[in-house]
Amino acid sequence: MTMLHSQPRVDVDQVVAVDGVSVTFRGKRTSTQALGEVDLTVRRGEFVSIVGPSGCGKSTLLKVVAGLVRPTTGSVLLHGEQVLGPRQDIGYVFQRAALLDWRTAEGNILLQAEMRGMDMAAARRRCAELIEITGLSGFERAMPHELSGGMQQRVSLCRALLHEPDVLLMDEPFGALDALTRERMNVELHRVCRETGVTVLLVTHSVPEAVYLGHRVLAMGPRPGRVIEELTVDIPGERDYATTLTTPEFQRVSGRVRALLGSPQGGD
Ligand SMILES: Nc1ncnc2c1ncn2[C@@H]1O[C@H](COP(=O)(O)OP(=O)(O)OP(=O)(O)O)[C@@H](O)[C@H]1O
Repeated sequence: MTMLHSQPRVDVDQVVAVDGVSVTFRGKRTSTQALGEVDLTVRRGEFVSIVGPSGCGKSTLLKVVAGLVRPTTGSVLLHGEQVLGPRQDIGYVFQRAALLDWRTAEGNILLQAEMRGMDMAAARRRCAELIEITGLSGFERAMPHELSGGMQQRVSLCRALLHEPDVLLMDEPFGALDALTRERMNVELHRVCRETGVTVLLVTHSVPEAVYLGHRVLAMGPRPGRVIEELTVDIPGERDYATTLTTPEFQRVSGRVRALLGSPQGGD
């Protein structure tokens, strides 16, 4: 007897599947529902932006996907495998670059390899490649205090990509940068994602950032956050920054996201 017909069909391009996930943090006296019920699937190479009011559970959602927080209900699958603890096949970029002050840019990037016990020769090659892609050439030996905020964030992006993760989770990575540097970083991130084909979940408070970078934008409601609307950004893959921002599609999606978040139409 063959079992072939009874096997579930696995969508190999489905990298992340969040199914009925909610999170309640229980303290000794208090209990906070941080995240309402969220369902989400992300396909290989997709860039999904997540926006929502402060405290609605965006970071919590990323932490659940990373296996850093256990969902109270529901489950998360990465490549069809349930996430039960911290995962090796993801990269994480936080708002602060969190670099070690006493290590060079290169030393900070290679930390990832040391922590994971990667082959150091291969890690060095990959590190050189990423330094080139992110425009850090010439700063390999610079110490963190010698780098601008944008450069520090690029180092942290290289560190997150060193082990060639399938999924990159980014939690407001450019929130601490000035507006112009942030735009530049958006353009660079867009290019890096196209070049590496990495699948990305980005949490951001910036509407232009969410729409410029995202293939899809998920808008969440106030805590406990649920996805209140999912918008597809119908703009071709290769996006020139200035041109993209003037397209009717960019303006349509941005306007809708702003309306959902209750922010003024012209604001950021
Ligand atoms: N470890 C924790 N223990 C208890 N409560 C927590 C914990 N982590 C987060 N929370 C609470 O869960 C809610 C959601 O927090 P979270 O950081 O996920 O929101 P967020 O949408 O990322 O917010 P922001 O946009 O301000 O960064 C908040 O009320 C927060 O206080």
